[in-house]
Amino acid sequence: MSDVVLSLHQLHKRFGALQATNDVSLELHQGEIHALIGPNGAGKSTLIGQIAGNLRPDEGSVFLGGSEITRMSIAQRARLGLGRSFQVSSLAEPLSVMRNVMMGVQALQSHSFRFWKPVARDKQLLEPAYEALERMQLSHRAWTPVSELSHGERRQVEVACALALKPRALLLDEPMAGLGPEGSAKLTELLEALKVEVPILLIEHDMEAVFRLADRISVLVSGSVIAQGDSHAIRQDPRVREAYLGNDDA
Ligand SMILES: Nc1ncnc2c1ncn2[C@@H]1O[C@H](COP(=O)(O)OP(=O)(O)OP(=O)(O)O)[C@@H](O)[C@H]1O
Repeated sequence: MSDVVLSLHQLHKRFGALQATNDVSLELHQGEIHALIGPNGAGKSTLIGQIAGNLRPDEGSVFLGGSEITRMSIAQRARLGLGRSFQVSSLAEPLSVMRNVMMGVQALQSHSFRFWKPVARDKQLLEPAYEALERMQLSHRAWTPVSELSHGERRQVEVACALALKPRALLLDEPMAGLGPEGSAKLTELLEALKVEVPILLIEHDMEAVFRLADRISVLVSGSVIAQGDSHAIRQDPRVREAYLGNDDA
């Protein structure tokens, strides 16, 4: 049986004359972290948009767990099990950590009768939220306002928000951005443990984290995947060194 959870087939996306995605195919397998890297303007966000549903590809298709999702809305994709975090935080600062995670679950469940019940006492919201916080080692901060959290903890809450929806696959867009070495090391450790349950497509500029975490790396340059392989193969690949890493960093 195939263990492919998410797959892209020959995606193309143009903005006027610019080919922002050029024949991109890749797979995310059960139990792995697949990192997508590339220099600024390589087309990472454009690709993520096509997976998440913000952008429609001109050609090609996207599959999640065997279902084609290419033309589905963002909400339909989320209901089918595509979880994601964002480059820019969308947490409500004055509210507690738990409340933030529960609101995410509520938005997805979106049954109108829920309005009759106070959110904070709704078991169907509380349980998945608490479970997600435990997996991100944040249950001790459940009732703390987000405004009192460190930057690193906020990132953990963002991942917990995605996790509470029990996704089949997670799309993480620069989760390490702005974190110091300590926050970055903590999140790296958490993601390493998480991938066993939920495979992760990781877009990340922090190369140390990428090389530590990724089972597989795809390198995007000018909209095309120029190399795919494990950390060792990518570090050694002369096309990658030239196009992206620079000989000093590799
Ligand atoms: N809506 C748009 N209209 C026109 N051009 C766009 C649009 N969105 C992105 N582009 C262009 O497409 C190319 C790829 O951009 P994209 O943001 O996907 O790259 P990126 O790899 O995510 O870059 P970064 O690492 O800087 O975020 C760039 O040349 C960008 O200017």
